[in-house]
Amino acid sequence: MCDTAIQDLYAEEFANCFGCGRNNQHGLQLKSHWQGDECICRHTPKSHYTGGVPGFLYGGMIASLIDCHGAATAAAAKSRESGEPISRFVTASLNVDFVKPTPIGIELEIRGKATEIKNRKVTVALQLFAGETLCATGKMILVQLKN
Ligand SMILES: CCCCCCCC(=O)SCCNC(=O)CCNC(=O)[C@H](O)C(C)(C)COP(=O)(O)OP(=O)(O)OC[C@H]1O[C@@H](n2cnc3c(N)ncnc32)[C@H](O)[C@@H]1OP(=O)(O)O
Repeated sequence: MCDTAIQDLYAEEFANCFGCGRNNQHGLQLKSHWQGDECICRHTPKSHYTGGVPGFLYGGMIASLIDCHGAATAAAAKSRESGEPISRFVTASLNVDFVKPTPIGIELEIRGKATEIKNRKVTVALQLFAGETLCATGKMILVQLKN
């Protein structure tokens, strides 16, 4: 696994995101790392992110985890393909399927893979696991910001 998180390579002006900005003191500060042919993010949500049923995670938080990790996956995949430094991708489309209730209190693992890279557009498929249990899947289209 690469030691440096993708988000730690974002330019300073893109480092303030609530989900993954290293400079956002009130944010989640998610970190994504390339491993093999996919990108991995691990995060343990705090208990107040419940969806109302104690012990289970709010769907909006699940979507946020998938969203930010998907952006990092797209940036890393594009950089690996082009040989250029990490750039910033934003979400154009985000689809989440909630497969099983997601428990709070254990570390979640989100796995992302780029399924298509076409110029500035990258399509990413994601899976969110709690232990061995697949709790959610995502499909995203991300677009590289113009310089
Ligand atoms: C500048 C900072 C923006 C805000 C950052 C927020 C960070 C986040 O939280 S990300 C989540 C929220 N996302 C956003 O706020 C993004 C809002 N949307 C936008 O800014 C623009 O629509 C943006 C950047 C995604 C695309 O605009 P633009 O750069 O003009 O690209 P555009 O030429 O329209 O599209 C590029 C390619 O993506 C495709 N595409 C764009 N949107 C979609 C979509 N929704 N579904 C499928 N394909 C799409 C286009 O068809 C095109 O494909 P092709 O090259 O094959 O023709």
